[in-house]
Amino acid sequence: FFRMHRKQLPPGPNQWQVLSYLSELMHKPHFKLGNQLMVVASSPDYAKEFCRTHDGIFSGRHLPAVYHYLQGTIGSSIVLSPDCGKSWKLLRSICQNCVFSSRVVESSAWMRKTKAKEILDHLRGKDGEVVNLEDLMFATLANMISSVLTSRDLFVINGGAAKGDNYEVMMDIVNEVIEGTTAPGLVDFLPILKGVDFWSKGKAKDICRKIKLTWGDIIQERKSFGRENPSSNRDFLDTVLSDTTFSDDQIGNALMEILIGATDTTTITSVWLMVELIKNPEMLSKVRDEISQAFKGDELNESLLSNNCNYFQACIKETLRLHVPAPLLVPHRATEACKVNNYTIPKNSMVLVNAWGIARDPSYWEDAPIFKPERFLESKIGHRGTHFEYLPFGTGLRMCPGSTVAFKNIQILVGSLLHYFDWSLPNGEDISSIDTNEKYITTLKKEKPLLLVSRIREQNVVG
Ligand code: HEM
Repeated sequence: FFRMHRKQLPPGPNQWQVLSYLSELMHKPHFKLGNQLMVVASSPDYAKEFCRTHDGIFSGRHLPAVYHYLQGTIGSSIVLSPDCGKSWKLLRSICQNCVFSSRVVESSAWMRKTKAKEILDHLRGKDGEVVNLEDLMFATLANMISSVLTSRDLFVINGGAAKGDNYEVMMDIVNEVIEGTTAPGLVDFLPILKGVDFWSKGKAKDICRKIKLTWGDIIQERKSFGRENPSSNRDFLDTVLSDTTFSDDQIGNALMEILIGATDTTTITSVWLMVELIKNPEMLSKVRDEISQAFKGDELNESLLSNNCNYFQACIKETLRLHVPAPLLVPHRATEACKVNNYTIPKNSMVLVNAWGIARDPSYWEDAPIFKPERFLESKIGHRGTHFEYLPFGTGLRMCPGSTVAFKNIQILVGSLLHYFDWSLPNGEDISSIDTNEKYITTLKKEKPLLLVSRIREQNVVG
């Protein structure tokens, strides 16, 4: 059956996607995976029903089995908080004040500029060489987030990580935590296996160690010595440390979760934005013309990038349509039984919103499989969760709170890379042959790393 329908599956099918498509093929909006009832919302109307109309009921999450063994997980999660209870509200409001508010976003513009400059300086020393641009962008975007959270970098872009480990070691640690915490295991669907679930216990132990390796010293240093610059605003770390209800394990866990949620998705979008633009020289040239008008003196100006570069903004939106980083959002949970249209959805059902399928549905999108940024110039469709045919950040109570931060980080990073460098494939390969296969775990990313040759654009050497 899988083989028969393979053609109708999206690229890189995995267990979620195959099953969500099967449910569609069988004209059923639900199916069972082990003991777990799964419901799939594959149209804008159903997405609206689950995430807006019955928002309060479908705003739960299933905590993967591995989390039950992670010390201090309970009460330290936003993304995977099982419901929108007290600890979720507290952490979301701390994040709102310290990460997402327009005051923080505006006051951290200098930081984003500094991080963008670091990757540019690094690349200037690699003129004509092959670079793993994906890893470099990941490190830069991770530093942008860790700077807002803890006023500290996790990666030193020129090799060697902030705490003496080398760059690759830190990258591996973060990537292993991403895989360990996001991919569901068998026991998530067959709770009967709980008693013999040594696998989750072992995995949790390893993740705990890695979270401590990443954040332990940063937390201890702050506890011992306070902030480096006491006159600066309190960051996320200050705020959670001053709230005595959080243990160090919980703080490490919360930091890791936000870092992952923010960095994985923005890296995926930056990678595809680069790929789509370097594949399309005409679009690239339009974007570059706009970016060159967004300078104040020698510096790329963030508000000019946001307000005057409409075509570039449309390219980011179109990238998020064609390459939805979280194709099924983060699975929702019915916190109680609920009637949706003619279906009764039992308590604890898992609800998958097929944002990927909706964003490619020809009933809502003309030339759906084609990268066409112009469509966003002429339309009012936005990413704030009010247009249900376009939900890269979800909608409703559990909607992503980081969309503004995401746009700011992506535009300064990719804008700078395109302005100061020309990009080509290694060994003089034709750019149209660039590999565009995808792989899916819980986020959908480019299958192979983005390896490119960077060349300084002589007309734009200052920066
Ligand atoms: C292109 C970038 C991004 C995309 C596509 C994205 C997408 C998403 C999606 C689909 C969800 C789940 C929505 C749902 O289940 O209904 C989510 C949740 C979340 N995102 Fe993002 N995100 C991005 C960037 C960021 C950034 C930069 C941050 C932080 C600075 C962030 C923080 C969060 C948090 C904390 C949640 C959990 C919300 C909750 O469960 O209450 N995201 N994101």
